Amino acid sequence: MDILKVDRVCKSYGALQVLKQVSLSVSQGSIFAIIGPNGAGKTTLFKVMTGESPANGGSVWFHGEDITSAPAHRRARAGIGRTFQVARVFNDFSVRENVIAAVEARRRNQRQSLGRWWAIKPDSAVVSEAEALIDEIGLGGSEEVAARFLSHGDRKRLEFVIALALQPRLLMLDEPTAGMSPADRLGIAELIVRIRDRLGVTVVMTEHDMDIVFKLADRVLVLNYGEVVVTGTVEEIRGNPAVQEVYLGKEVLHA
Ligand SMILES: Nc1ncnc2c1ncn2[C@@H]1O[C@H](COP(=O)(O)OP(=O)(O)OP(=O)(O)O)[C@@H](O)[C@H]1O
Repeated sequence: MDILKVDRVCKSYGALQVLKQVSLSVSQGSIFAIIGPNGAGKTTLFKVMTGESPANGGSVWFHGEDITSAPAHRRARAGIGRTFQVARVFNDFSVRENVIAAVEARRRNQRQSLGRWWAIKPDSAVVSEAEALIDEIGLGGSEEVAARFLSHGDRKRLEFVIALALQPRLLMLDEPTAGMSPADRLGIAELIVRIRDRLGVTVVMTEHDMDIVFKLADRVLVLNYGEVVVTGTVEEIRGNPAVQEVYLGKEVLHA
């Protein structure tokens, strides 16, 4: 079953047409990667899917519902979670406090109440849920550490925990390994697979690191000048002459 569908989406900035009739389908439980050279339109496509930037044409569907005109917060509530290239966490809060805040925010949304979470002692169910998530994502032992003191890799892990605390059905990751050491990148790659396998969350990601994409993705969409070159499995993408043309002169596809 397809959890997300993009149908002939177009996007322009003034006279510049950045996305041209882009279509894709993401099946539930899969890891779907969007790749392409600099300026291909990956981030723009990502924003059209998260609702940060509306499309000029075409449609976006989530679980069979047309969400083309839904704002980002409504999409989040429907089950589309995301992380950002620059982590959005409370620096002075500990790991545990950051996650408790996210779990409380979700519960508040579910209750539709306007309670001030920071004024209320979190109940034990919230704390247990937060701690289980922290363990699951590999931050166990760092609960008391203030976010500002985490390594780049652990900060990204914390951001994953915060996104997962909202219980998304689909997690959108914009360049999840950007700026990381090779070891941290590998750790994040393993974590993404773990999130899909253990929590059943579908993943859509943009990524520059081809090793990571080839390791993780069930399907890959190659974008160039705002157009889909091809969508296929890693094997199909690697052997595709049109894709090799896009990356001509770059070694990435021979890895
Ligand atoms: N807000 C904007 N206003 C005008 N042009 C924009 C805007 N955002 C992106 N663009 C242009 O749209 C094109 C696609 O940009 P986009 O950031 O989506 O590409 P990308 O594939 O994510 O690139 P990169 O890999 O370098 O991050 C580029 O030519 C960019 O300059």
